[in-house]
Amino acid sequence: MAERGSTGEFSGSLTSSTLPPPRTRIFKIIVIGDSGVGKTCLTYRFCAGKFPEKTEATIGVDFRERLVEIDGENIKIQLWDTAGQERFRKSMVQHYYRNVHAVVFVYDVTNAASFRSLPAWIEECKQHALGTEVPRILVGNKCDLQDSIQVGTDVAQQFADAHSMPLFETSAKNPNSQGDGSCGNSDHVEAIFMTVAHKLKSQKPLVLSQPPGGSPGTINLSRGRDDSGDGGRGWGCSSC
Ligand SMILES: Nc1nc2c(ncn2[C@@H]2O[C@H](COP(=O)(O)OP(=O)(O)OP(=O)(O)O)[C@@H](O)[C@H]2O)c(=O)[nH]1
Ligand SMILES: [Mg+2]
Repeated sequence: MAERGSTGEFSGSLTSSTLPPPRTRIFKIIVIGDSGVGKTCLTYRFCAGKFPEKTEATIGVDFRERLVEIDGENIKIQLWDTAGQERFRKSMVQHYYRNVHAVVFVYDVTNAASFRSLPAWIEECKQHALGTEVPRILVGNKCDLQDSIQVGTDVAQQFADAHSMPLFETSAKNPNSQGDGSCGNSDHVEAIFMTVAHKLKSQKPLVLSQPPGGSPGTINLSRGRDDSGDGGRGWGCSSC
């Protein structure tokens, strides 16, 4: 973490030593979808760099964070790994949606029911007054299980188009496999979350910013401009 800069007297033009220290912007991204689709594995993969050996159903929410640098700016990607099971969500739901910057909807490509649940998850977002400026993406997980696919790319792409979301198909378990044919066309988990972060950075949405070394008590709220001119809907990704 960078040190706080000198607060020496102002004398003439601003230099790097007199400018306030850069702030780390925090992007809050919630990951939602049915139980068992792999939300915990995807978020763990991105933040810890590997597939977890064992997972249990998430209760309430788990937080995972990763610091990344985009165009020279420090960004903290804060992933909210939510519970898919209704009984583990109830008391937490309003916290998920507060000040959220982006939503990742996850289904399991080997489980058609998890795909059919997506409208209900979209409806939940609507009920929590999520604005259209909040970017959303659709992720089909478990692409490594090629022999068990129940949700084809075409139908998923149609759904994504109908809801103005980019679609990514991936595997939290085996996102880089090419040699045996499995996951040959899948997106890397890394690329998915980084695409969201790039989008948020260019969009400059409502941002929680934290000075270097700052405590939770120093978090500020500010709203930047949307420079994209598309109300936050445009995506510079390969899948759309
Ligand atoms: N083959 C394969 N299995 C996966 C993948 N991602 C997750 N799994 C498995 O799917 C099961 C459920 O994964 P979780 O990440 O715990 O699912 P979840 O969506 O967090 O479930 P809840 O916390 O109950 O909402 C686990 O047994 C994982 O090992 C994947 O990409 N490929
Ligand atoms: Mg989980």
